[in-house]
Amino acid sequence: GWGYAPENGPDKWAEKFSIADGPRQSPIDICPGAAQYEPDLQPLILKYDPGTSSSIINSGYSIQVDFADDTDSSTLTGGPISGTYRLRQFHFHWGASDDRGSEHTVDGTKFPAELHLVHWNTKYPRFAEAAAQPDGLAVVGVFLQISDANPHLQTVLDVLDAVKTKGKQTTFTDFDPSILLPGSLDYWTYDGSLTTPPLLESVTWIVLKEPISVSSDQMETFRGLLFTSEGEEPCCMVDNYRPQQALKGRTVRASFE
Ligand SMILES: NS(=O)(=O)c1cccc(NC(=O)NCCCCO)c1
Ligand SMILES: [Zn+2]
Repeated sequence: GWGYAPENGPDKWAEKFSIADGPRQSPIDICPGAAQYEPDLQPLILKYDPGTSSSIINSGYSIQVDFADDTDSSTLTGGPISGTYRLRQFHFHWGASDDRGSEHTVDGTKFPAELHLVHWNTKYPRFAEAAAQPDGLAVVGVFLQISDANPHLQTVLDVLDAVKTKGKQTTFTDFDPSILLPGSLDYWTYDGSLTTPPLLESVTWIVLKEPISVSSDQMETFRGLLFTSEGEEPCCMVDNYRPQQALKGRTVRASFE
C-alpha cells in the first residue's frame, strides 16, 4: 500500500492514483502577495461540542481524533462555504526535524507541523459520499510553529503512548478541538484535494494565517509514534507530508487585507 517511504511515497502515488496529476491537487505553496482579498468572504463559524469526540487512533499515516458525526453537534459554517459541514476527525502532519513537516507552505516557508480539521457537507448522506463530490469536504488547516509548549496540544500528546503502533486506538472523549485554534480566524481559501490517497478533488481548503505554538519537546512526542504495527520492524512516523503541488491556474483568496 501507499505510504511516505521512497518505495511507496508521494512520488509513486500517481502510479495507482492517476488524479495525483489532476487540476486541483493539494497541498500548495500559499503566496500571500498573490492572494486575492475578497471582502465578501464571511467569517468562519466553528461550533464544536466536546461531547462528540470519541477516540484517538494511529491510522498508520497519522494520529487521528475521530468525532461522532451522526448529528449537527460539531459544525463548520460561514467562511467560503455554503451550508453546514460536520466535523469528522482531526489529524496532523509533521517532519523528522523542526525545519519541515507542514503540507501547505507560505512563500516557501515550511512549518514543523500542520493540523487538519476535516468536515463534510451535510447535503450528502455520509462522509464517504461527500468525499467523492467537488463540494463535499472542507478542511481547516492550522500551522504549528516552534515556541512555548502548547498546553492544549499536550492533552492529545499525553495519550500517544497508548497508540504508538498502527491500528491502536483508545477512548478520547470530552475534547473540544476549538482550543487548538489560534486567536485569529483569518484564512486563505482555495479549491483542492485530499493530501493522501485517494487524493480526491473534493476539498475546500481553509488555511488559517495565524499558527499555534508547539515546543521542540512536544514535536519529539509526535516523532515517537510508529508507521508500523506491533511486532513489525519499527519505522518512526515522521515526514508524513505531501510536497506542494502545482497551482494550475487556481486563485487563492484571502479573508483579510
Ligand atoms: N490530509 S487531508 O487532506 O486533510 C485528508 C482528510 C480526510 C481524509 C484523508 N485521507 C484518507 O482518508 N485516506 C484514506 C486512507 C487513510 C486512512 O486514515 C486526507
Ligand atoms: Zn491531513
